[in-house]
Amino acid sequence: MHFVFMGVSGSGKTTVAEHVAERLELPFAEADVFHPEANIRKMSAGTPLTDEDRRPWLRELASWIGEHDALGETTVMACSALKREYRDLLREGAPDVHFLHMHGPAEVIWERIEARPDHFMPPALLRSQLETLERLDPDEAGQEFDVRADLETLNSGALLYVEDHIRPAVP
Ligand SMILES: Nc1ncnc2c1ncn2[C@@H]1O[C@H](COP(=O)(O)OP(=O)(O)OP(=O)(O)O)[C@@H](O)[C@H]1O
Ligand SMILES: O=C(O)[C@H](O)[C@@H](O)[C@H](O)[C@H](O)CO
Repeated sequence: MHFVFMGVSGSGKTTVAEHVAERLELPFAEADVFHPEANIRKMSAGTPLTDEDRRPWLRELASWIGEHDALGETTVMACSALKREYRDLLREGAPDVHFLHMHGPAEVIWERIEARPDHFMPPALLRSQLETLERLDPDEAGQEFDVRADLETLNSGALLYVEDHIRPAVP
């Protein structure tokens, strides 16, 4: 069982995912760390990534999930996973992937990005992320969380979701 916290840049996926991983002592991956240097350079320069830029990165993330799955481990990941086809790629790593979508109004997310120091993502890229975003389809396991809530509420809501859906690892 694997839990991917998804959403546009600045939606809070990393903050909430880290909280859940820490509380439940689960292996955690921040997808940004897996981006090749070229992708980081592109985003830092204000150019949105294309499907072609994202595919090899998503395959690496799927491999990370798959490696842990093979060990019977449950994992937590923070990854934008903006489109259905990106989530399909992640599910190729293991079938049981739940997506916790940090979702909310652009203005709220915009303010948080602008307030965040020392991050490579320029606020201007938020528009393209919002245009690219495809919300979860009804057949996708997961839940949407409203980012207008305070962090305490989001952290406990996400923790509850994961605890409700986690299954003991098969030995
Ligand atoms: N519900 C919230 N209330 C107040 N501040 C929040 C909330 N959620 C996140 N933040 C703050 O907003 C900023 C963005 O959060 P975070 O870095 O976790 O987003 P992200 O989706 O991982 O972004 P990116 O993909 O760009 O790394 C952080 O400074 C975080 O502390
Ligand atoms: O798919 C993408 O365009 C990227 O993953 C971005 O979402 C950034 O990496 C992230 O949001 C910045 O921290």
